[in-house]
Formats: sequence, structure tokens, C-alpha cells
Amino acid sequence: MSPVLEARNLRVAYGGNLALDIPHLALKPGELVGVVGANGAGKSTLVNALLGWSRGTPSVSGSIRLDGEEIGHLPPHARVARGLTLVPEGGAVFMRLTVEDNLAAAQAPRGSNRRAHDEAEIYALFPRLKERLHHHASMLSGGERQMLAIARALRLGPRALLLDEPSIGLAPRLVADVLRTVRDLVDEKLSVLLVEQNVRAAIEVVDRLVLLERGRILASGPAAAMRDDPRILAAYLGEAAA
Ligand SMILES: Nc1ncnc2c1ncn2[C@@H]1O[C@H](COP(=O)(O)OP(=O)(O)OP(=O)(O)O)[C@@H](O)[C@H]1O
Repeated sequence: MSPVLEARNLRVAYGGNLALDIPHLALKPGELVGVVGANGAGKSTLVNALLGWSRGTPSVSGSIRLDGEEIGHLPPHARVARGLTLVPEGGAVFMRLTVEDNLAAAQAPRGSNRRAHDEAEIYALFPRLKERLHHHASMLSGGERQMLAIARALRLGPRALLLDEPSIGLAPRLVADVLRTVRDLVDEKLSVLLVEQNVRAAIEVVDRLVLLERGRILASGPAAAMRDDPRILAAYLGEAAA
């Protein structure tokens, strides 16, 4: 099966410092790939480079393909228009708008043939959002806000969804809920690259795991095989120490 998203020789450098050096990373249709690593490992640099934006002005090189089409030269909005969708750290919602208006403001581009979730599907997936339709996003709990950010992304009909640390700031029970929902979406054929610092929670739901360290892939493989990998266990310990 050809990948929905594929990066080759992706390098990001700030000044003379190489922050990311990824020879190959692929996401297959209907797959959930987790990218884990400690603070500063390069996780945000990776999702940002895939989307074509950055903090500062790094030099970025390499190939990025979405459904086989080279998008590495395109500006972020053109990548988004083609179906690469990012839910950034902390979620992207309009705090002063209601849940309903937040969802209404997220629309797939006109003429797009991608399958976007309609309102009924969104409410079936996230019954909590239906109960809170007329609440401002600022009134939602962290978990609900993260669900709203994911729901907004689904309204855009993503070909590939990039999720940057959806568990950050959430209580452990909510982390499991959010990641379980992501797993359910993938089981319905969504393709997701999940960036997570929480290795323990990520490994429970992903198909494959990629461990980043100092911008490089230190280990990668099916989640089941990675579970006992000493490098992953070391990452667990790092997490406990963080
Ligand atoms: N604008 C910038 N200028 C210079 N160096 C940067 C810049 N942004 C990131 N870096 C460096 O790139 C490396 C990777 O950072 P990145 O934010 O991608 O890590 P991360 O894995 O997402 O960490 P965290 O979990 O803390 O967000 C770090 O060494 C960081 O200092």
C-alpha cells in the first residue's frame, strides 16, 4: 500500500545546528504512527516541517509527498488545502466562539472530494460536544477542548492528520480517552501521525512507534515489538524523570 504521507531526507537546520535529520518516514492509509521523544528531540520541528512552517527561519530540505504528490515546495496553506491537517499543541480552537460556531467555522475547501465528517458524525463521535454546543470554547475542560480541536480537523476532511501532543496538560484518564478516540478514528480509516511525549500512553494505541533523539530516529518499529525495546524503556524512564 503506498503511503499517504512520506518524507525523505528531511533536514531542518537552525544556523549551523541540525535540529532534524530523517532519512525516511512514512504513514500508510489507515495507520496510526506515534513519534515520541524527550523535550527538544525534534517532534514539533518534524510536524512543523511536514506542514511547511517553523518558528524562526531554519533551512529545510528534503522531499515530502502527500498521496504521492510532492508538496515540500508548497507554502503551508497549500499543503492544508491538499488535506494535510495539523492539530497543534494545545488544540486550535476559537476561545470566544461557541462549540457550534467553532465547528461551523471549519469547512472543507469548496469542490474538495475528500470525505469530511458531517455534524451528525461529529456528535456521534463526541457526545460531550453535543451537550456543550452553546458553551464558549473557553468554558470547556482541557479534554473537551482537545476533542473540539480534533472535531474541527475532521470537518476539513484530512487525508493525513498531524496531532502535536494532544495529551499535554490533561489528567491521565483524559489522556487515555483522547488517545482512544484517535485510535477509533484510525480504525475508521483516518491516517494519523501522533506526536507524543507520553510514551506510555502512546504505545497503547499506535500501530508503529518512532523514537526521536536529538532530531534523529533512534528506533522504530511495530508498537508490540517496541514495547520491550530497551531504548523505549529508557524513554519511559526519562518521562518519569521529566
Ligand atoms: N526557532 C528555533 N531556533 C533555534 N533552535 C530551535 C528553534 N526551534 C527549535 N529549535 C531547536 O530544535 C530542537 C528541537 O526542538 P523541538 O521543539 O522540535 O523539540 P520537541 O521534541 O518538540 O520538544 P518539546 O516536547 O519540548 O516541544 C531543539 O534543540 C530546539 O532547541
